[in-house]
Amino acid sequence: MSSKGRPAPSAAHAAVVIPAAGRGVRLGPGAPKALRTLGGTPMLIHAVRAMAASRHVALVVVVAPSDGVAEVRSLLDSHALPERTDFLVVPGGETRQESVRLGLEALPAGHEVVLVHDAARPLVPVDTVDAVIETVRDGAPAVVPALPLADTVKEVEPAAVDGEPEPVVATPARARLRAVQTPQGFDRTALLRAHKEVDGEVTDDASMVERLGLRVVTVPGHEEAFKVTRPLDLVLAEAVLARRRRNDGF
Ligand SMILES: Nc1ccn([C@@H]2O[C@H](COP(=O)(O)OP(=O)(O)OP(=O)(O)O)[C@@H](O)[C@H]2O)c(=O)n1
Ligand SMILES: C[C@](O)(CO)[C@H](O)COP(=O)(O)O
Repeated sequence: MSSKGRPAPSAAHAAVVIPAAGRGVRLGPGAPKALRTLGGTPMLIHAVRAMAASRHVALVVVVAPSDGVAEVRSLLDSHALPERTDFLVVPGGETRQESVRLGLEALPAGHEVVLVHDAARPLVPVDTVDAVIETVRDGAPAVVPALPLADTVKEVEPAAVDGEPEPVVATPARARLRAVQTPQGFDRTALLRAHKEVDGEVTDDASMVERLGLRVVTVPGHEEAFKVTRPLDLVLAEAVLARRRRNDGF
């Protein structure tokens, strides 16, 4: 039985780890980013609802700032969330990678499909979540939502001092590049192995699975799944949310 007294979900049901322990330095001074509001509701609650909107998701593990576990637990208790989903809250670490690992350690047995989703991507549509889960269920060890780029990308020799001109060393063919989002979806065994065996700094979980030599594939991402990183992203997120609310008539 699940903690809510329902029959335990089958292994085919997905669990989601939401790292939400970052400070949000690039967003500017204020509360930890995941706790800042969007349309009056904490960004984390939007992200949790976006995951729990999928009927395939049975468990969400929120990785909270280490001094904010009780606050996050009480936020989850005080906002309406789907009954069919269970929630756990654990303290996070110093880096995103460490926070994800701590979330994975809290996963109970079962849940052969595991998603990792940034709290900082509060507006991802449920169709994207479902596409990721279905592609893992179809046998891909790792799946990332991805979009083509609008800008040309240059590889540079990073300057020793900020603001100094940086020599360009290459221009990768844009048609072969993709910007990747979350939720990223995984076969549980592959993800746990990646977090155990792969060392060094990485910026997403799928790249850890790549380093094991396993297959990582993309599904179409969504422009509303953008990451709230800088102040302008918050302006865009408020506008997207206001448009959704107008369209939904509330
Ligand atoms: N030690 C950390 C750092 C980041 N994250 C989470 O990882 C996601 C993506 O990170 P990012 O957008 O970079 O968030 P911050 O680290 O908060 O942002 P910044 O780098 O601007 O401080 C966010 O949901 C963030 O809360 C985390 O759980 N633990
Ligand atoms: C995981 C991620 O969202 C994929 O695009 C991104 O790499 C996170 O980067 P951040 O600097 O930790 O926000």
